[in-house]
Amino acid sequence: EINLTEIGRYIDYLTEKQSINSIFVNGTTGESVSLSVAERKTLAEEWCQKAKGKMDQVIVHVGCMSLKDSQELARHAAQIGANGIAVIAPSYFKPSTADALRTFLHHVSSVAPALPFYYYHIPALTGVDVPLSDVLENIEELIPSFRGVKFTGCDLTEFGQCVSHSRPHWSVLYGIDEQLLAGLAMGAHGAVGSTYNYLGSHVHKLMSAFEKGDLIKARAIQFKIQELLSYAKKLGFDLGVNKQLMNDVSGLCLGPPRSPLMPCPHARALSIKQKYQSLFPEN
Ligand SMILES: CC(=O)N[C@H](C=O)[C@@H](O)[C@H](O)[C@H](O)CO
Ligand SMILES: CC(=O)C(=O)O
Repeated sequence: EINLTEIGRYIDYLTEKQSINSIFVNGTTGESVSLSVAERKTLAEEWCQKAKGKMDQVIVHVGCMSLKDSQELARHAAQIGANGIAVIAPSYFKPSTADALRTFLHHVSSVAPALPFYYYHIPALTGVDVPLSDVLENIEELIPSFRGVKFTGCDLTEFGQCVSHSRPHWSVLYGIDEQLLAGLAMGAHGAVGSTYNYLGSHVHKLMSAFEKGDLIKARAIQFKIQELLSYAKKLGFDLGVNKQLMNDVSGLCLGPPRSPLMPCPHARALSIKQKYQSLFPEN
């Protein structure tokens, strides 16, 4: 079950302990595709309310298999004062061309035309990997509220092209935490990642080292993040494990994942947490 009572504390934790000032809710880590439309509305509402005055931006992911559900969530996001919406490609009946995907995104955005709109590209999970350059071509003619991409993919050529063809008022955000530094080198305007729930303060240091041109320091942090995630992946890393780590590091009660995902076995959680503590002892 969703647990609203923890969200206020969660926001305080992220802002105070992890220096995270914007949040992407009901996405992958939020298990949005396993939630009902009603649950997603309730969560989005609580995040928008509790983040008011504490966070800069709340972006609500509203992608669903059904266009109607996505539109309902987009309208709702506008009503509750979200700062933007994002949409993944539907993944059971998949858009087979860039045009089909653009049409779907257009239909969602058009019910909330005042809200900044982001395409959430995550081909490993949606199975939809139509060329992004085709999706983005003159996209503002079709979607005037289009403001960027959350790019969760390892293809840095495609990411670079995405940055290079972006307009000045867009944000192209990188979503592979293990290689954010490469994304920054390609011109990422920001980052969205599941591990920033517990690595946010370190990722901030990585980003500011990069901005200052201190690649040695930036790499040292990136390598530690890679080491943690490689270790976790060897033991079996999925959303259930990630969530357990979020629980253990923050002390918040964020609960187990929803079926079909499985809770993280206790021994695995412990071992990954120890690795985290040895790599990031200051936390
Ligand atoms: C598939 C997935 O969950 N991607 C996340 C962002 O979108 C990332 O933050 C990863 O969880 C992270 O890079 C760890 O592999
Ligand atoms: C991490 C992220 O981007 C998501 O949960 O969707």
